[in-house]
Amino acid sequence: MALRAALRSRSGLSGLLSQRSSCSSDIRMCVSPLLVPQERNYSTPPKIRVEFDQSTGVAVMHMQSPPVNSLSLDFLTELCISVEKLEMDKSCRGLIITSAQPKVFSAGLDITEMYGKSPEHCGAFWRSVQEMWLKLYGSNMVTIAAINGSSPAGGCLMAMTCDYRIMADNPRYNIGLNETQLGIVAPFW
Ligand SMILES: CCCC/C=C\CC(=O)SCCNC(=O)CCNC(=O)[C@H](O)C(C)(C)COP(=O)(O)OP(=O)(O)OC[C@H]1O[C@@H](n2cnc3c(N)ncnc32)[C@H](O)[C@@H]1OP(=O)(O)O
Repeated sequence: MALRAALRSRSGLSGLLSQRSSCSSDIRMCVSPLLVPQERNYSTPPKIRVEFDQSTGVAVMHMQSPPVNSLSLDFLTELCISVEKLEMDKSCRGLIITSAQPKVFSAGLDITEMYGKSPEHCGAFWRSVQEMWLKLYGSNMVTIAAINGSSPAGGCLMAMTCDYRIMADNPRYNIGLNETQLGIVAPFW
């Protein structure tokens, strides 16, 4: 609902843009979300489930944040912690990232994280986005995105940071960058 409201309202989008730019100076600071205390609500189910097969050395990471695995601060923090844990386990050589949600790999950045939030929150959010792609792109593990649904914008970014991508052959699943349509300017990474 909040996403639809933000998309409908041009002022909502420009508000979103001005918030983004007000925290863009923070983007280059690479602060691990692990170092930033996050409030974890333990009553909510985990957004990431990892299955590690010791015999093959391959881990499968299931993104399970209904309805569309949007990349919220909490989601990204959990994902980064999971990647970091696997990275520390030298017996883990490969990582497959996939979705537990039907029809959607990831809807990209959680738009509600960018709308009506404080500059501090926006800074923390964009740092966690950066942390996610740096962790995946710089991983020592072989990383594979098993794209079993639509994967727009940040979902596409996540897939692009993996070494390999395999996408389910379904004409209803889309993938690509749509920032221009949304009026979002990607940071100058
Ligand atoms: C180099 C680049 C750097 C910057 C990178 C990325 C920028 C971004 O990622 S911005 C985010 C852009 N994402 C989108 O525009 C995706 C929008 N969503 C969709 O296209 C569809 O929802 C999708 C194809 C993923 C799934 O379609 P459906 O299965 O038909 O579901 P619904 O559209 O009905 O959505 C269900 C529910 O989820 C909410 N939703 C969808 N996307 C997001 C999102 N990105 N953030 C937050 N919430 C999202 C949607 O509003 C619906 O909610 P309710 O209305 O409350 O049910």
